[in-house]
Amino acid sequence: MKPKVFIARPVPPEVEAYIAKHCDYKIWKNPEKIPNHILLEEAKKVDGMLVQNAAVTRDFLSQLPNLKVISNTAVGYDSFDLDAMKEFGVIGTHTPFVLDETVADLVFALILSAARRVPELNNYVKQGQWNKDTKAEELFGTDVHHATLGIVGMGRIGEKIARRAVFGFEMNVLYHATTPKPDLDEKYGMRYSGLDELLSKSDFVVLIVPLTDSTRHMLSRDQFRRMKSSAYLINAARGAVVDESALIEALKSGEIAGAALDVFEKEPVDLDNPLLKMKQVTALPHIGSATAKTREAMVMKAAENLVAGVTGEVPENVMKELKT
Ligand SMILES: NC(=O)C1=CN([C@@H]2O[C@H](COP(=O)(O)OP(=O)(O)OC[C@H]3O[C@@H](n4cnc5c(N)ncnc54)[C@H](OP(=O)(O)O)[C@@H]3O)[C@@H](O)[C@H]2O)C=CC1
Ligand SMILES: O=CC(=O)O
Repeated sequence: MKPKVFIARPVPPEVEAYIAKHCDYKIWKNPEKIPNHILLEEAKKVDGMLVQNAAVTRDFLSQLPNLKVISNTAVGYDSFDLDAMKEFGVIGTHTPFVLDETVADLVFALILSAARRVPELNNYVKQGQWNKDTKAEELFGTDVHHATLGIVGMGRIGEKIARRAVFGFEMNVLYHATTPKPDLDEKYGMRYSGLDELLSKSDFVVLIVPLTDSTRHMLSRDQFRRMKSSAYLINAARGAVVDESALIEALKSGEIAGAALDVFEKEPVDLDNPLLKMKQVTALPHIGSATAKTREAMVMKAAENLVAGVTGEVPENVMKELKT
């Protein structure tokens, strides 16, 4: 008998065909996010499920004694209660590696947007403000090439950002992680530094760490005070790595020059969030990995992890905290 799985999001036909080969399955085909109560009811009937950043809480897991595997279609898994996953013996998997290059590209889109004021000046042209009275200085931005880039998080994606920075833009790179990476220092000519030093020396600070107890509000009032008033914050990690009210204050008071954000503490972001009213802020709807090719690769990877888990194999991408 084939294992039973629930796929809690639409998937491309080739992914469905792959799942069908190995499992009895049901798919949530509605493009709207699946409501929690339906997810719970479906999860009660299966051995494994594929989700996208579902809220996998202790309460949720406690109602699913037969569930063996949850495969997340994302590299981040901060919506999972890992202690409860361990306690209930559920295998959790995610989709690292396949999105690294795409997210690093987006980080450079954010850096360049902030530095060269791309969204702001796009509006300037479209709103008819570009006319004979426009002074050249009104359009000036900041150089990215040869500037100092501080990367907070030097994992899979951090390294791809460093490579682009060093070889593409000839930037001077500082990074912060839980431990130094001597092999990467040599490869990219970059340097490990404490967070405070990185903040005080960088022209651009990129956040690309997981959201955990140790990174929540890692950047708050004190950290913004350490940054240069000419510096830009780029957040491609998770909204809550930054204390958003402290960021708003830092931008209002000119403690930092601007921010480019792919992620927010509340998503979708509220329209009355003051960040959306600031011309020195670029805001994107959490699209780090959102290219057709990369999203397809992520869904296929998630399906492979799910099938491996429910057929008794060790999935390739078990969340590191759950590895035995
Ligand atoms: N905007 C978007 O669409 C996307 C966002 N993301 C986010 O980016 C995150 C990073 O992804 P990825 O590069 O694959 O992850 P990795 O696990 O490969 O790297 C994480 C890095 O963060 C560092 N880190 C963890 N905790 C701390 C801490 N307390 N202080 C300093 N550094 C810390 C790690 O340090 P060490 O190396 O020493 O362990 C590591 O270098 C994801 O978890 C996700 O939240 C990812 C993809 C897309
Ligand atoms: O935010 C996206 C992810 O893959 O994590």
